[in-house]
Amino acid sequence: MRTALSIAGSDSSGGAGIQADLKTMTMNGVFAMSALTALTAQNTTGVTAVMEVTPQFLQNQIDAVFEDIRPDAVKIGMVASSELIRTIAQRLRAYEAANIVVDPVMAATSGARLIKEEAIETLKEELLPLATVVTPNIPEAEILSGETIHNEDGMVAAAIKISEMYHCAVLCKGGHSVNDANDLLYVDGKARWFTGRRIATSNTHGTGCTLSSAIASNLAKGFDLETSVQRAKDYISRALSANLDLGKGSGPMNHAFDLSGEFAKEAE
Ligand SMILES: Nc1ncnc2c1ncn2[C@@H]1O[C@H](COP(=O)(O)OP(=O)(O)OP(=O)(O)O)[C@@H](O)[C@H]1O
Ligand SMILES: Cc1ncc(COP(=O)(O)O)c(N)n1
Repeated sequence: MRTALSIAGSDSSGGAGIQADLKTMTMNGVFAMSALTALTAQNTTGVTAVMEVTPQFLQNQIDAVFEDIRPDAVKIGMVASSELIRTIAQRLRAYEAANIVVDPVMAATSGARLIKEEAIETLKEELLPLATVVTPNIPEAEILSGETIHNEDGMVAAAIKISEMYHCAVLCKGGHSVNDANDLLYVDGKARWFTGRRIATSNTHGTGCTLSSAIASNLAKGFDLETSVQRAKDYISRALSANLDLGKGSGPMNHAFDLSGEFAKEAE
């Protein structure tokens, strides 16, 4: 069985963070492992407290995983501080980890900040150059590129700039666009759109975490990047359409929609 590691924060309400990652990886047919960067006290309405782990404890978790069950892919989510970002980069370089998906988490859907301002520069310098693909939403792509995005041409321009600055593929997600939920992948000098009908729901807590984990799972199974993004896009669209409605705020997705195991299929 192929394996994937999520390096991310815990969401006590189960919709985003490590909990979304483990559910997504399992449904996508890979063995899911985790290294926690922080605990958050969080629900569908907001984040009330954050407790970071120490850099040493994060290193211990990553080492414990790599020295025993080497992950075929790694997904990185919420990492709040420069010290933790440096620890991750250093360990992933030491293990020559492959198939690294970086979701540059900056805020929760509810608006709470999940990265310290000064750590954004460290994320750019240390993690993006290691990424097979980085998956910013529109506000994150604006911060990473330094460009304002007004439309789909702006998404392409920002993705090209990020890709050229940090030498990684970029998936600029259109969940925050006013139009359809179209995501733009820029890889090897080519732009490709992954189109998606906008689903009328406010229950989008954890969409970013889910999409990046689904991409990592499919890379772990041996699919190429474009196929992995398409399969992840299909997965998120189906999970959003399953119409779970939990909590008083922006609710989580239902990952148990695929009982036939269609998404768990391996590459031929
Ligand atoms: N209402 C929607 N209908 C269909 N697809 C959506 C919708 N909202 C988000 N998506 C899709 O979900 C994925 C995550 O995109 P989004 O831009 O929402 O990421 P994010 O902002 O990191 O996540 P979050 O909103 O949880 O913070 C993308 O593939 C996006 O197109
Ligand atoms: C621990 C943790 N990690 C990430 C997110 C962002 O998730 P989303 O933007 O999908 O709500 C979150 N809310 N909590």
